[in-house]
Amino acid sequence: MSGTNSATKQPNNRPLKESVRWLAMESVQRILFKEAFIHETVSDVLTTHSLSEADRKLLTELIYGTVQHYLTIDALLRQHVKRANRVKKWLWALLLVSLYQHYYLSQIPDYALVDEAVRITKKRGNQSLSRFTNGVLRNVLREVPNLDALYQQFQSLPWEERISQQYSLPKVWVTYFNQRFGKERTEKLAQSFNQRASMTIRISDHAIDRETEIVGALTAEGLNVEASSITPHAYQVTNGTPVHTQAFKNGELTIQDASAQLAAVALDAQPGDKVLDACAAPGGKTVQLAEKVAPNGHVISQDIQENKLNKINDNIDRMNVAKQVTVKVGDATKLSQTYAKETFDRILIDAPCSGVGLFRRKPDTKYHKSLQDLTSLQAIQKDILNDAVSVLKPGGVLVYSTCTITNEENQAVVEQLLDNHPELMITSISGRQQLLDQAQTSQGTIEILPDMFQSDGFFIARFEKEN
Ligand SMILES: C[S@@+](CC[C@H](N)C(=O)[O-])C[C@H]1O[C@@H](n2cnc3c(N)ncnc32)[C@H](O)[C@@H]1O
Repeated sequence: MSGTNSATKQPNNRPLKESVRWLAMESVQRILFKEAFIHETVSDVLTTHSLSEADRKLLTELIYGTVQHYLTIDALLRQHVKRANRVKKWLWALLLVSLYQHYYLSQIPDYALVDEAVRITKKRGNQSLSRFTNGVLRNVLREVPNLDALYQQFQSLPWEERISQQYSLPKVWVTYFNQRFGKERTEKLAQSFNQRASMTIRISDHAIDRETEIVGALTAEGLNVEASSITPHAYQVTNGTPVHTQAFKNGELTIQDASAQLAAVALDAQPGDKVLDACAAPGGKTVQLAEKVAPNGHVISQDIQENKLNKINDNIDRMNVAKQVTVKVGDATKLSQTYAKETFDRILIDAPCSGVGLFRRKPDTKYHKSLQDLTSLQAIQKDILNDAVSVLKPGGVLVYSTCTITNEENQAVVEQLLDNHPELMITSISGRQQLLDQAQTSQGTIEILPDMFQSDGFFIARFEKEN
């Protein structure tokens, strides 16, 4: 009898099918085995179920943590399950979620996590499967009591295999990073993808004269904030929820990763400029640019996906910059057909990319991106850039940025652009010394690796067009 049977109810009286672990199991199954996006899945499950604040936090933690450490826990499980590929996907997801709790969340006692996994298996499957769950979990926990014991087992593996399993990074990426950066950096990168992504806020240009006051108010409202080491007017939030603060409601701050903020900083838009943000949704950088060109300048904010334009509109409205911006659908590979020659003082191409620099923030992408994606993305990036040059005024500035750290999408794209357009010149990006020391490349571009500053992996190239 579903719902009314006391054996299927949680201690807090929630039906088992509404419990945090059940919802985590279903979400993890969808993300890992049906290629659902993690941020959409989490957002869906949180909006369609009524959960307490503590349960929302735990559910988010279970989903992100299990996906982040998937290959590590999967390798462990496979050592203890004979025909692993024959186990139903929902059950595998449940075992992954259960073991994540033991190895990575210390506050949940083993008996509780085994007991709940057994009850869920009985309800979702049957009695005999629940004995399987009980047996597997007890065996694993007995034989491999902690992560140190597991890592010990990985020591005997070839290096690439060890890094892949220990840090849950597919071997194809371990090999790729090793070829690009060498072993030491690859291990640091792999490790950094397992940290929880940081949250950074940016104080609006319109409010920076009150920055100290705003930061004080955030602290008084319970947030812990630390000034970013690489980006001005940016603060990393180490505790608390910025969207609930008065400054957020007033449009005095926005949430934006520290690396991502630097792309608009590099464009250095001036009051009165006419700026094109060619790949703009959801509009984080449009807002930054609109603040810079005020009061007489203008930003054309376009994206190829019409259904994303409402996000840009929401952002410019909340941040009080709507009158500086025109939002429209547009294909950035067709800029010369859309705008007159030499229309813009500055152009930002924040291009569609593989998002490898965001493996920490969106851990599902580690498993779903392939090296083939790089070639097709590079073709689009080249098309966009080559076409953009004609609509840039002489003396104008073009910034190309990506949230990836692959040579194919970054340095190689820049090289071909310079080859095709002798009228373009790479110009240096001004910034804090720490940023330049660690992230400036020999090409004169900036490539931030995710292990450098606890911010997203990001690439920025700045060009000026001959006058
Ligand atoms: C990295 S995101 C942009 C993030 C945005 N600049 C921000 O700061 O919020 C890349 C965007 O490019 C858009 N896009 C992809 N192909 C495009 C094209 N051919 N023309 C215009 N936009 C495109 C995608 O829809 C996506 O919203």
